[in-house]
Amino acid sequence: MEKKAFRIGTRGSPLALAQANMVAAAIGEPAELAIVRTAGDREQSRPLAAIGGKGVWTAELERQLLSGEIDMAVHSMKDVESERPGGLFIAAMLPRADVRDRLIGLPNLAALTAGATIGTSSPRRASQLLRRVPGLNIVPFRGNVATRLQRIADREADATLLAAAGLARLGQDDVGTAIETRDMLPAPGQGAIGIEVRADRARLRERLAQISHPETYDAVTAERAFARALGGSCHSPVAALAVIEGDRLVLRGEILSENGQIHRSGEASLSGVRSRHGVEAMGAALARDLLDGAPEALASLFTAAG
Ligand SMILES: NCc1[nH]cc(CCC(=O)O)c1CC(=O)O
Repeated sequence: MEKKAFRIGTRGSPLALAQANMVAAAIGEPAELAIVRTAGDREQSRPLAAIGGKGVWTAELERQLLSGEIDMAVHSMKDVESERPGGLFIAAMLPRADVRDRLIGLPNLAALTAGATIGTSSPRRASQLLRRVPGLNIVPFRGNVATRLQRIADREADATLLAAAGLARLGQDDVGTAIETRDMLPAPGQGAIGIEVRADRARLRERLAQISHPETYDAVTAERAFARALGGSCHSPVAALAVIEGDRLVLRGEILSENGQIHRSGEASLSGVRSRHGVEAMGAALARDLLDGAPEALASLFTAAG
């Protein structure tokens, strides 16, 4: 048997495996996938907030990185906590896919009316929809992408939202309707795949830097700095999207109350050379801006982290 150059740790869901295979292809050397079960995989029914703890999708992968059982861990950046454990580093991100959410079960946002049942366990999606239509009936919806699509087919809910990127990676690009980002800002990191390594693996880091997509890395870094500076729990409704416009990195961010009735959004931008520090400072400054101007009932959902 040929000797594999790397062990790539991944969750075992079809989406996670598709993403790990994309990373293996990008690296272009024989790699072995090591399937790692995370707390989130083990608990398919309870809400994530009830499972609690940090890193439901990542902690076990990160433990195996630190122990050397795997060389890299592949993550959906959306599922990676903005507060990082020490000793680890996101060494690369693949070019970002479609950042939008897709609405499945109803033709468009205008079709959402009071009393409709929406299956989602995402506080962001729930609050963004409730902001538009206060009388929606939000019910928890977990499980992998295929499970959630089946639950809509079975009419357990009238509609759900799924990330366009995840659907596309599973070959289901045409399911549902894309919601424009001006109508619904995505989660920080949505659509981006990250590769995490132990911080002390200098050669591996250099190697992965070569396949990293700088625009995606900078945009997602800005979104994650915004989320981190908001503090609060990862279950507070937060949305953010950074895009490159010419030589500018433009970040939009939004925070909402759980019922969507209190919300604030804003924009920041950075021109010219984008240092890591500058990108992170922009994200943090936008977070402070939004919190400073927010009513107490909204600001209290977050605990500003400096
Ligand atoms: N929370 C689960 C999750 N994490 C990443 C994606 C989609 C892929 C991506 O955003 O890169 C999904 C599914 C979804 O929200 O529809």
